[in-house]
Amino acid sequence: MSAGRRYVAGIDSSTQSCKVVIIDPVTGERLRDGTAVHPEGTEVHPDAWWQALTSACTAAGGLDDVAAVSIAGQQHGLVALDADGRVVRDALLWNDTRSGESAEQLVHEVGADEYASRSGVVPVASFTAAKLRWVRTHEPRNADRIAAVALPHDWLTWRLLGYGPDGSPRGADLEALTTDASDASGTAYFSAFGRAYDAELFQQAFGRPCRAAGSPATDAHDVVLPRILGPHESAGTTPDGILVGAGAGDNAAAALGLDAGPGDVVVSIGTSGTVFASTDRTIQDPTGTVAGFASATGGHLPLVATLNAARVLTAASRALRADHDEVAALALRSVPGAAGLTVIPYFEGERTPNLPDATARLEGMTLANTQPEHLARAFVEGMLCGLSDGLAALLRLGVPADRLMLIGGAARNPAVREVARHIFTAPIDVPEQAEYVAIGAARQATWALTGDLPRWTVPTVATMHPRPSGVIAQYHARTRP
Ligand SMILES: Nc1ncnc2c1ncn2[C@@H]1O[C@H](COP(=O)(O)OP(=O)(O)O)[C@@H](O)[C@H]1O
Ligand SMILES: O=C(CO)[C@@H](O)[C@H](O)COP(=O)(O)O
Repeated sequence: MSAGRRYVAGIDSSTQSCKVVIIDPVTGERLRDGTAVHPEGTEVHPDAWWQALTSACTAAGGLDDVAAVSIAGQQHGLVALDADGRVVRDALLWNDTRSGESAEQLVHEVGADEYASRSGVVPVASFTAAKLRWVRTHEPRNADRIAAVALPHDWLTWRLLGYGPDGSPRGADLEALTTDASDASGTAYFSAFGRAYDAELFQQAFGRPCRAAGSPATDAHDVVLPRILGPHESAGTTPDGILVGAGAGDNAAAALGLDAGPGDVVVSIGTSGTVFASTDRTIQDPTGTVAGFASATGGHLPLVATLNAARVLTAASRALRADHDEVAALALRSVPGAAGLTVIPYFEGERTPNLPDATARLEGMTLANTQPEHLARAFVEGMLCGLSDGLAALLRLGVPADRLMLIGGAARNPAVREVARHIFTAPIDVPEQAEYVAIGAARQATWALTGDLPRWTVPTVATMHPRPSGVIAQYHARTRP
């Protein structure tokens, strides 16, 4: 490491924004950070992520003193490139549900058991394979132009390395695309067990053969997929000489940032709600509730994701004409069960349960309970009950939950923390508020740089003990047939 470049950087290119942290790799001290927003919507031109990434790096004081960097990103999004490295169409994001029917077709053609045993997942609208099938069916001219398929973090890593179309320093070399197992395992054409692409599952989804970047072409119609790097392998260096790590899916990076160990279950409440654990055990769930993703450390990351999380509270703010703090204060004045009100929070359709076309509902209204405080409470409870069902699914598969670690933007909310005690069945630790995805990426960058995974402390600022009440039973009575 040169004297001028002493630090590492981690980048989280998430759904709503890009966040950068600059860290001292020896002490783990967070020195600087920066953020920049992403556009709204479920299809986004990747250039907007690149612009946000460069703005966030500038806001963090630049990378002149950085020796290594890794990018973690929102998972599953389809970045389709033509032979000249140009983006074929706006990226379809993980929360774009138009591919619900395509996912159903794939499960019908291949079988849920077969999918679970080969790829560790059963396709839903979110997964890349379903998006590829959608493009093949609905946009055949775009499909014909596709020469390479990448995920958001793969494409950003490629850009950071100096690749890209039209005058990029290193040209548009598709053979230089890289990814890691944690993100590749969210495509539904990758074997999280064999750590390689499943070419048959890709062909089934897209109707064309594929190959990993850098491997010999076998067919003129091959689609290039990013080369899979090991957890501490490097993707190369930027034109300025900064080492670039493999990167990861955002949830796998959060597990790395939190140093989640056996018995820890992470509950992340960002745009998505996710419940996941880092384990050596292989998980296969043919019901599709739990996705058997790979972790960023060579193991597994069983995960349940909901589409409706922090933005449920944004909807509450809009409905009640109150900011987050006011909604929290209202919710805390109500009682467990919101006096009988239930919000079933499928505002953007839902992924778990698999209801891509669903809408949200408010149930149990009486003259007595139609009060702002009960309404606020019902929004918080509905959002957390979806995640609690995710935890139950992990427990059913034998994943231990000695403690929960509550992170993500909405974990800041005091009502979320308090209501969580009435819904979850395990003790809940709230780590210090920080960007754990970006920290995990920085930890990975250090690993690539030094060969050692550093130990950085993660302070806990609050521990809540569960106080189970009838909230979840009321929710189930209204969500289960
Ligand atoms: N105090 C709060 N109460 C509720 N939601 C919050 C609060 N602070 C931030 N958020 C929400 O958290 C979300 C951003 O969280 P984050 O984990 O950064 O999401 P993502 O990684 O998906 O972009 C936004 O939807 C924002 O409105
Ligand atoms: O789809 C998933 C996980 O399977 C999501 O977790 C995305 O990875 C988006 O994450 P956020 O931007 O909400 O953090």
